[in-house]
Amino acid sequence: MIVLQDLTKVFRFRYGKKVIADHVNAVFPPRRAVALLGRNGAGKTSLLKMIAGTMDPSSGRVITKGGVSWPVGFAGSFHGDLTGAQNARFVARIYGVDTEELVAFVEEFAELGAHFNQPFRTYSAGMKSRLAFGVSMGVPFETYLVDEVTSVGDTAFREKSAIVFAERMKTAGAIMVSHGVGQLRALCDAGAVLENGQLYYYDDVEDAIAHHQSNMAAQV
Ligand SMILES: Nc1ncnc2c1ncn2[C@@H]1O[C@H](COP(=O)(O)OP(=O)(O)OP(=O)(O)O)[C@@H](O)[C@H]1O
Repeated sequence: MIVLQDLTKVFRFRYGKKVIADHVNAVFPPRRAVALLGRNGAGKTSLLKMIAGTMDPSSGRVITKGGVSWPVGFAGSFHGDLTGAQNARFVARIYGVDTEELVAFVEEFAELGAHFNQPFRTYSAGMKSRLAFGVSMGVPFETYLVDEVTSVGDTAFREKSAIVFAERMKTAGAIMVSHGVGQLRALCDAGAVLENGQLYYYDDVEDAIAHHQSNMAAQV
């Protein structure tokens, strides 16, 4: 469960400011997959970062109960000189999961073949993404944070990823940002719309999509 308590985030510039969250109070219940919607620049990525703990709010706080993932598919913390397998082992130790179990899961899932035992810095962008997605899915969290992972791999890999993600959603929750409404519909059951610093939570993802689409229509 994630609770936003009087959460405020303001970016100040020389000639103005951008309000991402204006005294937001909200609860993301456990085991719900929540689509986070909002127009470009509304602050969805910033909100995910505050929930992940990598961005500080201006005031208020985020209370997390249960483990919250790093943004799924984020490859930025892998070490270039370590192999895929060694990076997976490193993550396993940090998060207290069985190292060999995680390595076996990632090896099978990411389909890197011999590259799995080559240094991460030699990987293509697609290989990096597949490793990162595999490691994210291999660590059990109570809430997975997902920010635009549509570009990971080819169609077959994307289908496989969606199946694994849906499997995780039987026992965990998620907050997912995507510009693909079809993907959000397929993977999420609840939704929230971030708009002018306010967050509107809906128990039904369809209501959130309808709110978002009427915002987008009003903008044109
Ligand atoms: N570290 C930062 N410093 C200053 N401004 C920032 C910072 N991070 C984001 N912003 C600004 O805050 C606003 C929200 O950005 P954010 O990326 O969170 O929005 P978003 O809803 O995810 O956008 P998009 O849908 O385009 O990906 C943007 O105007 C952005 O320029």
